[in-house]
Amino acid sequence: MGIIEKIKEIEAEMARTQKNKATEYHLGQLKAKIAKLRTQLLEPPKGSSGAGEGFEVTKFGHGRVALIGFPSVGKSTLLTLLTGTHSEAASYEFTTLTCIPGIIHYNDTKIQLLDLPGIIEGASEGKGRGRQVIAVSKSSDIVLMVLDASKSEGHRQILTKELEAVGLRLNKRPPQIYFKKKKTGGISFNSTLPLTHVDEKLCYQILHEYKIHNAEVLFREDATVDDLIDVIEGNRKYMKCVYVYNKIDVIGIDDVDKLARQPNSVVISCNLKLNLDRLLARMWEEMGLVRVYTKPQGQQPDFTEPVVLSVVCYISF
Ligand SMILES: Nc1nc2c(ncn2[C@@H]2O[C@H](COP(=O)(O)OP(=O)(O)OP(=O)(O)O)[C@@H](O)[C@H]2O)c(=O)[nH]1
Ligand SMILES: [K+]
Ligand SMILES: [Mg+2]
Repeated sequence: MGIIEKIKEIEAEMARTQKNKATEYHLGQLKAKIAKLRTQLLEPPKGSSGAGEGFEVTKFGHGRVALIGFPSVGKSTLLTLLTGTHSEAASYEFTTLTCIPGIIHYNDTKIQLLDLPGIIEGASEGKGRGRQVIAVSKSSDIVLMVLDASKSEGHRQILTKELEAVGLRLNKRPPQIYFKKKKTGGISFNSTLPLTHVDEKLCYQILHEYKIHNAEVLFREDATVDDLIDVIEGNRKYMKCVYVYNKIDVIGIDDVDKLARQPNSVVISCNLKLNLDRLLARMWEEMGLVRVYTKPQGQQPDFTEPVVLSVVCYISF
Protein backbone atom coordinates (compact mmCIF):
# COMPACT_ATOMS: atom_id res chain seq x y z
CA MET A 1 0.00 0.00 0.00
CA GLY A 2 1.33 3.46 -0.90
CA ILE A 3 1.70 6.30 1.61
CA ILE A 4 -1.31 8.18 0.23
CA GLU A 5 -3.54 5.09 0.55
CA LYS A 6 -2.33 4.62 4.13
CA ILE A 7 -3.23 8.25 4.95
CA LYS A 8 -6.66 7.83 3.35
CA GLU A 9 -7.28 4.66 5.33
CA ILE A 10 -6.42 6.34 8.65
CA GLU A 11 -8.53 9.38 7.74
CA ALA A 12 -11.45 7.04 7.07
CA GLU A 13 -10.91 5.36 10.42
CA MET A 14 -10.89 8.76 12.14
CA ALA A 15 -14.11 9.74 10.39
CA ARG A 16 -15.73 6.49 11.61
CA THR A 17 -14.56 6.99 15.18
CA GLN A 18 -16.88 8.89 17.47
CA LYS A 19 -15.24 11.78 19.28
CA ASN A 20 -15.45 11.37 23.04
CA LYS A 21 -13.34 11.02 26.14
CA ALA A 22 -12.87 7.28 25.57
CA THR A 23 -11.65 7.58 21.97
CA GLU A 24 -9.53 10.70 22.53
CA TYR A 25 -6.28 8.73 22.99
CA HIS A 26 -6.88 6.57 19.97
CA LEU A 27 -7.70 9.61 17.81
CA GLY A 28 -4.55 11.36 19.00
CA GLN A 29 -2.50 8.35 18.03
CA LEU A 30 -4.09 8.28 14.57
CA LYS A 31 -3.29 11.98 14.11
CA ALA A 32 0.35 11.28 14.92
CA LYS A 33 0.38 8.40 12.44
CA ILE A 34 -0.94 10.68 9.70
CA ALA A 35 1.60 13.40 10.54
CA LYS A 36 4.41 10.84 10.26
CA LEU A 37 3.16 9.61 6.89
CA ARG A 38 2.83 13.16 5.56
CA THR A 39 6.42 13.88 6.55
CA GLN A 40 7.47 10.75 4.63
CA LEU A 41 5.49 12.00 1.65
CA LEU A 42 7.41 15.27 1.71
CA GLU A 43 10.83 13.66 1.48
CA PRO A 44 12.09 14.30 -2.03
CA PRO A 45 12.27 11.19 -4.20
CA LYS A 46 15.71 9.55 -4.19
CA GLY A 47 18.07 11.08 -6.75
CA SER A 48 16.08 14.30 -7.20
CA SER A 49 17.64 17.69 -6.50
CA GLY A 50 14.92 19.56 -4.65
CA ALA A 51 12.61 22.03 -6.36
CA GLY A 52 12.25 20.49 -9.81
CA GLU A 53 12.64 21.77 -13.35
CA GLY A 54 11.29 25.26 -13.95
CA PHE A 55 11.00 25.93 -10.22
CA GLU A 56 14.60 26.73 -9.30
CA VAL A 57 14.45 30.48 -9.04
CA THR A 58 17.27 32.34 -7.31
CA LYS A 59 16.23 34.54 -4.42
CA PHE A 60 16.48 38.22 -5.16
CA GLY A 61 15.77 41.44 -3.31
CA HIS A 62 14.74 42.03 0.28
CA GLY A 63 11.97 39.49 0.48
CA ARG A 64 10.05 36.86 -1.42
CA VAL A 65 6.30 36.60 -1.90
CA ALA A 66 4.53 33.62 -3.52
CA LEU A 67 1.22 33.77 -5.38
CA ILE A 68 -0.79 30.66 -4.56
CA GLY A 69 -4.22 29.84 -5.87
CA PHE A 70 -6.52 27.67 -7.94
CA PRO A 71 -6.12 27.85 -11.74
CA SER A 72 -7.33 30.98 -13.53
CA VAL A 73 -7.91 33.17 -10.50
CA GLY A 74 -5.67 35.84 -12.03
CA LYS A 75 -2.21 35.18 -10.51
CA SER A 76 -0.33 35.86 -13.75
CA THR A 77 -2.41 38.93 -14.53
CA LEU A 78 -1.53 40.24 -11.07
CA LEU A 79 2.20 39.50 -11.48
CA THR A 80 2.28 41.39 -14.76
CA LEU A 81 0.43 44.34 -13.23
CA LEU A 82 2.58 44.59 -10.11
CA THR A 83 6.00 43.88 -11.57
CA GLY A 84 5.85 44.71 -15.26
CA THR A 85 7.28 41.27 -15.99
CA HIS A 86 5.04 39.56 -18.50
CA SER A 87 3.53 36.28 -17.38
CA GLU A 88 1.14 34.69 -19.86
CA ALA A 89 -2.50 35.02 -18.79
CA ALA A 90 -5.43 33.31 -20.49
CA SER A 91 -8.94 32.13 -19.81
CA TYR A 92 -7.95 28.43 -19.74
CA GLU A 93 -6.70 26.63 -16.63
CA PHE A 94 -3.01 25.79 -16.11
CA THR A 95 -1.73 28.54 -18.40
CA THR A 96 1.29 28.91 -16.12
CA LEU A 97 3.41 25.79 -15.80
CA THR A 98 6.59 27.00 -14.10
CA CYS A 99 7.67 29.60 -11.57
CA ILE A 100 7.88 33.13 -13.04
CA PRO A 101 9.67 35.75 -10.92
CA GLY A 102 9.08 39.49 -11.07
CA ILE A 103 10.21 42.41 -8.92
CA ILE A 104 8.04 44.87 -7.04
CA HIS A 105 9.68 48.19 -6.24
CA TYR A 106 8.04 49.49 -3.10
CA ASN A 107 9.19 51.83 -0.33
CA ASP A 108 12.77 51.83 -1.68
CA THR A 109 12.93 48.06 -1.44
CA LYS A 110 12.79 45.27 -3.97
CA ILE A 111 10.40 42.41 -3.34
CA GLN A 112 10.56 39.27 -5.43
CA LEU A 113 7.08 38.17 -6.46
CA LEU A 114 6.64 34.63 -7.75
CA ASP A 115 3.90 33.56 -10.12
CA LEU A 116 3.18 29.84 -9.89
CA PRO A 117 1.00 27.23 -11.57
CA GLY A 118 -2.50 26.90 -10.18
CA ILE A 119 -2.92 24.25 -7.51
CA ILE A 120 -5.88 22.02 -6.95
CA GLU A 121 -7.33 19.86 -4.21
CA GLY A 122 -4.90 16.99 -3.65
CA ALA A 123 -1.86 19.17 -4.40
CA SER A 124 -0.24 18.09 -1.13
CA GLU A 125 -0.37 14.49 -2.34
CA GLY A 126 1.39 15.43 -5.54
CA LYS A 127 -1.57 16.19 -7.82
CA GLY A 128 -0.65 18.58 -10.64
CA ARG A 129 2.47 20.56 -9.78
CA GLY A 130 1.33 20.79 -6.19
CA ARG A 131 4.54 19.59 -4.60
CA GLN A 132 6.76 22.00 -6.52
CA VAL A 133 4.41 24.92 -5.90
CA ILE A 134 4.29 24.16 -2.22
CA ALA A 135 8.07 23.81 -1.98
CA VAL A 136 8.47 27.27 -3.55
CA SER A 137 5.86 28.73 -1.19
CA LYS A 138 7.80 27.41 1.75
CA SER A 139 10.87 29.26 0.53
CA SER A 140 9.05 32.58 0.53
CA ASP A 141 8.52 35.06 3.36
CA ILE A 142 4.80 35.45 2.94
CA VAL A 143 2.06 33.96 0.80
CA LEU A 144 -0.58 35.82 -1.16
CA MET A 145 -3.44 33.38 -1.57
CA VAL A 146 -5.27 34.57 -4.68
CA LEU A 147 -8.96 33.68 -4.80
CA ASP A 148 -11.66 34.27 -7.38
CA ALA A 149 -14.22 36.49 -5.66
CA SER A 150 -17.00 35.02 -7.79
CA LYS A 151 -16.23 31.40 -6.87
CA SER A 152 -17.00 29.28 -3.83
CA GLU A 153 -15.95 30.57 -0.44
CA GLY A 154 -14.83 26.98 0.21
CA HIS A 155 -11.72 27.46 -1.94
CA ARG A 156 -9.99 29.34 0.84
CA GLN A 157 -10.48 26.38 3.22
CA ILE A 158 -9.48 23.77 0.63
CA LEU A 159 -6.21 25.55 -0.14
CA THR A 160 -5.47 26.20 3.50
CA LYS A 161 -5.95 22.48 4.16
CA GLU A 162 -3.59 21.56 1.33
CA LEU A 163 -0.93 23.89 2.68
CA GLU A 164 -1.43 22.63 6.23
CA ALA A 165 -1.05 19.05 5.03
CA VAL A 166 2.52 19.85 4.03
CA GLY A 167 3.44 21.62 7.23
CA LEU A 168 2.64 25.23 6.42
CA ARG A 169 0.85 27.12 9.19
CA LEU A 170 -0.78 30.31 8.00
CA ASN A 171 -1.24 33.29 10.29
CA LYS A 172 -0.50 31.25 13.37
CA ARG A 173 2.33 31.48 15.83
CA PRO A 174 4.29 28.43 16.95
CA PRO A 175 2.67 26.56 19.87
CA GLN A 176 4.02 27.51 23.23
CA ILE A 177 5.28 24.06 24.08
CA TYR A 178 8.85 23.43 25.17
CA PHE A 179 10.03 20.06 23.91
CA LYS A 180 13.47 18.53 24.23
CA LYS A 181 14.52 14.97 23.51
CA LYS A 182 16.84 13.44 26.09
CA LYS A 183 19.14 10.43 26.18
CA THR A 184 17.85 9.10 29.51
CA GLY A 185 15.51 9.95 32.37
CA GLY A 186 12.14 9.05 30.85
CA ILE A 187 9.43 11.56 30.05
CA SER A 188 8.93 14.64 32.17
CA PHE A 189 5.55 16.25 31.51
CA ASN A 190 4.68 19.64 32.95
CA SER A 191 2.49 22.64 32.30
CA THR A 192 2.36 26.19 33.58
CA LEU A 193 -1.45 26.29 33.46
CA PRO A 194 -4.39 23.86 33.58
CA LEU A 195 -4.73 21.93 30.30
CA THR A 196 -8.09 21.09 28.74
CA HIS A 197 -7.02 19.29 25.53
CA VAL A 198 -4.01 17.18 26.40
CA ASP A 199 -3.15 15.20 29.50
CA GLU A 200 -0.06 13.29 30.51
CA LYS A 201 -1.36 9.99 29.18
CA LEU A 202 -2.17 11.40 25.76
CA CYS A 203 1.21 13.09 25.58
CA TYR A 204 2.95 9.79 26.46
CA GLN A 205 0.96 8.00 23.82
CA ILE A 206 1.90 10.49 21.09
CA LEU A 207 5.56 10.38 22.10
CA HIS A 208 5.38 6.59 22.13
CA GLU A 209 4.06 6.70 18.54
CA TYR A 210 7.24 8.60 17.67
CA LYS A 211 9.31 6.08 19.66
CA ILE A 212 10.43 8.85 21.99
CA HIS A 213 10.96 7.51 25.51
CA ASN A 214 13.09 10.25 27.04
CA ALA A 215 12.09 13.88 26.75
CA GLU A 216 11.13 17.04 28.57
CA VAL A 217 7.73 18.51 27.67
CA LEU A 218 6.44 21.77 29.10
CA PHE A 219 3.11 23.24 28.00
CA ARG A 220 3.09 27.02 28.33
CA GLU A 221 -0.39 27.36 26.84
CA ASP A 222 -3.54 25.25 26.63
CA ALA A 223 -2.37 23.64 23.40
CA THR A 224 -4.04 20.83 21.44
CA VAL A 225 -2.75 17.44 20.38
CA ASP A 226 -2.23 18.86 16.86
CA ASP A 227 0.01 21.54 18.35
CA LEU A 228 1.98 18.88 20.22
CA ILE A 229 2.45 16.88 17.01
CA ASP A 230 3.62 20.05 15.21
CA VAL A 231 6.23 20.64 17.89
CA ILE A 232 7.45 17.02 17.79
CA GLU A 233 7.63 16.99 13.99
CA GLY A 234 9.56 20.27 14.24
CA ASN A 235 9.45 20.98 10.48
CA ARG A 236 6.48 23.30 10.40
CA LYS A 237 6.74 26.67 8.74
CA TYR A 238 4.78 29.54 10.26
CA MET A 239 3.95 32.13 7.63
CA LYS A 240 1.85 35.21 7.14
CA CYS A 241 -0.80 34.87 4.45
CA VAL A 242 -2.89 37.61 2.86
CA TYR A 243 -6.08 36.41 1.16
CA VAL A 244 -6.49 38.32 -2.09
CA TYR A 245 -9.97 38.24 -3.60
CA ASN A 246 -9.58 39.13 -7.28
CA LYS A 247 -12.23 39.83 -9.93
CA ILE A 248 -14.48 41.91 -7.68
CA ASP A 249 -15.61 43.62 -10.91
CA VAL A 250 -17.90 40.65 -11.57
CA ILE A 251 -19.71 40.52 -8.21
CA GLY A 252 -22.14 42.80 -6.42
CA ILE A 253 -21.13 45.44 -3.91
CA ASP A 254 -22.67 43.56 -0.97
CA ASP A 255 -20.54 40.52 -1.71
CA VAL A 256 -17.44 42.68 -2.09
CA ASP A 257 -18.16 44.18 1.28
CA LYS A 258 -18.54 40.73 2.87
CA LEU A 259 -15.24 39.48 1.45
CA ALA A 260 -13.40 42.64 2.46
CA ARG A 261 -14.44 41.97 6.06
CA GLN A 262 -12.89 38.50 6.19
CA PRO A 263 -9.76 38.38 8.33
CA ASN A 264 -6.43 39.09 6.58
CA SER A 265 -8.19 39.81 3.30
CA VAL A 266 -7.84 42.38 0.53
CA VAL A 267 -10.32 42.67 -2.36
CA ILE A 268 -8.98 43.69 -5.78
CA SER A 269 -9.75 43.74 -9.47
CA CYS A 270 -6.85 43.32 -11.89
CA ASN A 271 -9.09 44.22 -14.80
CA LEU A 272 -10.11 47.56 -13.30
CA LYS A 273 -6.79 48.02 -11.43
CA LEU A 274 -8.80 48.40 -8.25
CA ASN A 275 -7.24 48.49 -4.78
CA LEU A 276 -3.77 47.33 -5.90
CA ASP A 277 -2.12 50.02 -3.79
CA ARG A 278 -3.97 48.70 -0.74
CA LEU A 279 -2.74 45.20 -1.56
CA LEU A 280 0.87 46.38 -1.78
CA ALA A 281 0.58 48.27 1.49
CA ARG A 282 -0.86 45.20 3.19
CA MET A 283 1.81 42.93 1.76
CA TRP A 284 4.51 45.30 2.94
CA GLU A 285 2.99 45.49 6.40
CA GLU A 286 2.87 41.72 6.77
CA MET A 287 6.48 41.32 5.63
CA GLY A 288 7.65 43.37 8.59
CA LEU A 289 10.47 45.04 6.66
CA VAL A 290 12.21 48.02 8.17
CA ARG A 291 14.41 50.46 6.27
CA VAL A 292 17.50 51.90 7.84
CA TYR A 293 19.10 54.83 6.01
CA THR A 294 22.79 55.08 6.66
CA LYS A 295 24.57 58.38 7.09
CA PRO A 296 28.29 58.40 6.45
CA GLN A 297 30.03 60.75 8.91
CA GLY A 298 30.02 64.32 7.70
CA GLN A 299 27.83 63.55 4.69
CA GLN A 300 24.16 63.62 3.80
CA PRO A 301 22.21 60.44 4.56
CA ASP A 302 21.82 58.08 1.60
CA PHE A 303 18.10 58.05 0.89
CA THR A 304 18.39 55.83 -2.18
CA GLU A 305 19.70 52.56 -0.84
CA PRO A 306 18.42 51.74 2.64
CA VAL A 307 19.62 48.78 4.65
CA VAL A 308 16.54 46.57 4.90
CA LEU A 309 15.86 44.42 7.94
CA SER A 310 13.13 41.95 8.57
CA VAL A 311 11.53 42.26 11.96
CA VAL A 312 8.92 39.53 11.67
CA CYS A 313 9.27 37.57 14.85
CA TYR A 314 7.10 35.48 17.07
CA ILE A 315 7.52 36.49 20.64
CA SER A 316 7.95 33.53 22.94
CA PHE A 317 7.33 33.77 26.63
N1 LIG B 1 -13.22 39.76 -14.69
C1 LIG B 1 -11.94 39.67 -14.37
N2 LIG B 1 -11.17 38.79 -15.00
C2 LIG B 1 -9.87 38.73 -14.66
C3 LIG B 1 -9.31 39.56 -13.66
N3 LIG B 1 -8.01 39.25 -13.53
C4 LIG B 1 -7.76 38.26 -14.40
N4 LIG B 1 -8.87 37.94 -15.10
C5 LIG B 1 -9.00 36.92 -16.16
O1 LIG B 1 -8.94 35.62 -15.59
C6 LIG B 1 -8.36 34.71 -16.53
C7 LIG B 1 -7.22 33.96 -15.88
O2 LIG B 1 -6.16 34.84 -15.60
P1 LIG B 1 -4.69 34.33 -15.37
O3 LIG B 1 -3.88 35.52 -14.96
O4 LIG B 1 -4.23 33.53 -16.51
O5 LIG B 1 -4.93 33.39 -14.12
P2 LIG B 1 -3.88 32.42 -13.39
O6 LIG B 1 -4.32 32.33 -11.98
O7 LIG B 1 -2.49 32.87 -13.65
O8 LIG B 1 -4.17 31.04 -14.14
P3 LIG B 1 -3.24 29.71 -14.25
O9 LIG B 1 -1.86 30.12 -14.63
O10 LIG B 1 -3.92 28.95 -15.34
O11 LIG B 1 -3.33 29.06 -12.93
C8 LIG B 1 -7.91 35.55 -17.73
O12 LIG B 1 -8.87 35.43 -18.73
C9 LIG B 1 -7.87 36.97 -17.16
O13 LIG B 1 -8.08 37.95 -18.14
C10 LIG B 1 -10.17 40.52 -13.02
O14 LIG B 1 -9.80 41.30 -12.16
N5 LIG B 1 -11.48 40.50 -13.42
K1 LIG C 1 -5.30 30.87 -16.71
MG1 LIG D 1 -0.94 31.86 -14.49
